[in-house]
Amino acid sequence: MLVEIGIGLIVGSVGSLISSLKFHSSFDLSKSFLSACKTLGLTVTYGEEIALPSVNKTVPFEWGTRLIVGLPVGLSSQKVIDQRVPLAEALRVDPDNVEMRYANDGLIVDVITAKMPTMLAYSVGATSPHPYRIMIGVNRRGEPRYYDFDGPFPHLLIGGISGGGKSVMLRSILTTLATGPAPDMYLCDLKGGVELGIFRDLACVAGFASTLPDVRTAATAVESEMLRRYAVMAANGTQQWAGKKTLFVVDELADFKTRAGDPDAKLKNEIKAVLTRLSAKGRAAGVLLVLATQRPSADVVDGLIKTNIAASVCFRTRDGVQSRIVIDSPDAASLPDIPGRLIFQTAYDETLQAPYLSADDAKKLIAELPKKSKDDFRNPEVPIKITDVEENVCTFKQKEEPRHVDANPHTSEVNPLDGNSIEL
Ligand SMILES: Nc1ncnc2c1ncn2[C@@H]1O[C@H](COP(=O)(O)OP(=O)(O)OP(=O)(O)O)[C@@H](O)[C@H]1O
Repeated sequence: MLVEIGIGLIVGSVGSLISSLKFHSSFDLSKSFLSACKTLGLTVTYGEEIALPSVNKTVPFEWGTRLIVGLPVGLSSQKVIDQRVPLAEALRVDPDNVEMRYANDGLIVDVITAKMPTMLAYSVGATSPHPYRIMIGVNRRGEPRYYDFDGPFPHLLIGGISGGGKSVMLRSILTTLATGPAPDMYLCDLKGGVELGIFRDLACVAGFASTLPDVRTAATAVESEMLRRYAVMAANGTQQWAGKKTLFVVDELADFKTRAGDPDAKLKNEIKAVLTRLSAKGRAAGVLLVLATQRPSADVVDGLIKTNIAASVCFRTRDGVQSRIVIDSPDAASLPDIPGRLIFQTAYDETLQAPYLSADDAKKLIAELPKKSKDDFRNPEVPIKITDVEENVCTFKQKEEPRHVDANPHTSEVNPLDGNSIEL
């Protein structure tokens, strides 16, 4: 089975480039860097004396070379960082391969000569103690980067042109979560289940929507669940939902874009309104969104939703405008045409190569997971269910009913209203 994280691949690609480090010997890099600083006026004048930055240390790494640069008083690190492009040219490397940041011991200048892998195998790894952590990819140094659904950046926006790798990313997110903590998942795939259909029968998939009315039903069900959780939290004086999480996934956000004379406009606007509320209030209640789109534009990625989503994965975009919608910078438009290459934005932006997981391998990985019982299909009129879950026993509900509010979020009690056990 497809496993190991492709460390071999990373190491291989790094190793194959070690020879290029010879070209960028530490001495040459320091000398070239300082001479470029001088030419670019990155100096400070004290009377008749001109003070230059100094390279205090050069540290070789597998991925390239790190320069630790001391700056004269009066020269800010930001001023040097702003000259990244001409400095990179002076160092004869692509500007993307020069990373600079301020640190306590000076300005850190990383000159990266290792190439990113173009293919990285998906790995099934134990993610404990971070069961909600998803590997988004590896950076230029071969370091893995993760998104944690349990972390500080609520909700995830995924954008980029067709063929960039959005579906593969969704597949690996869902596979990781389904084989891990198995939150209640609501999947919206209006392409008739082509992309997300392989997950449809899993017991953890509480709702699968392939039409607009189904999406509205699913979104409304999740919102009701969110409000119920807020009521429980208020009763308990807690501010964070401690129970099972709920994941709401939209494969194509542009499906809710309205056009002039659109007969579905009302429905779509209702869906967008619920999504906005979920994005604003969902996190504390353990309701998490993954919203994907091939067509990022201002009318697709609604401003309010965007404001509430602090983490983005952006594959190559058609232009800088699309890129700005997802990551607030034009950079994704100039990503190379390599499937799986992306910019991951949380507190800062980083270019990564995503792991690849084929549909066949995903099917193998989820094959042994619990499936819905036959009873779950008894009423095709009601495609969406709310899970009042204990051990994945699910109940269909056509409309929201009053709920029992448990005073203790850490126990399961019998709900006197419907006789089901509510796990909190
Ligand atoms: N991380 C990856 N590493 C290597 N190749 C990838 C990766 N992701 C995607 N690909 C390749 O690109 C192809 C398209 O990927 P994917 O279906 O995810 O694109 P998409 O952005 O969802 O576009 P569409 O919606 O048109 O399918 C895949 O079939 C695969 O060959």
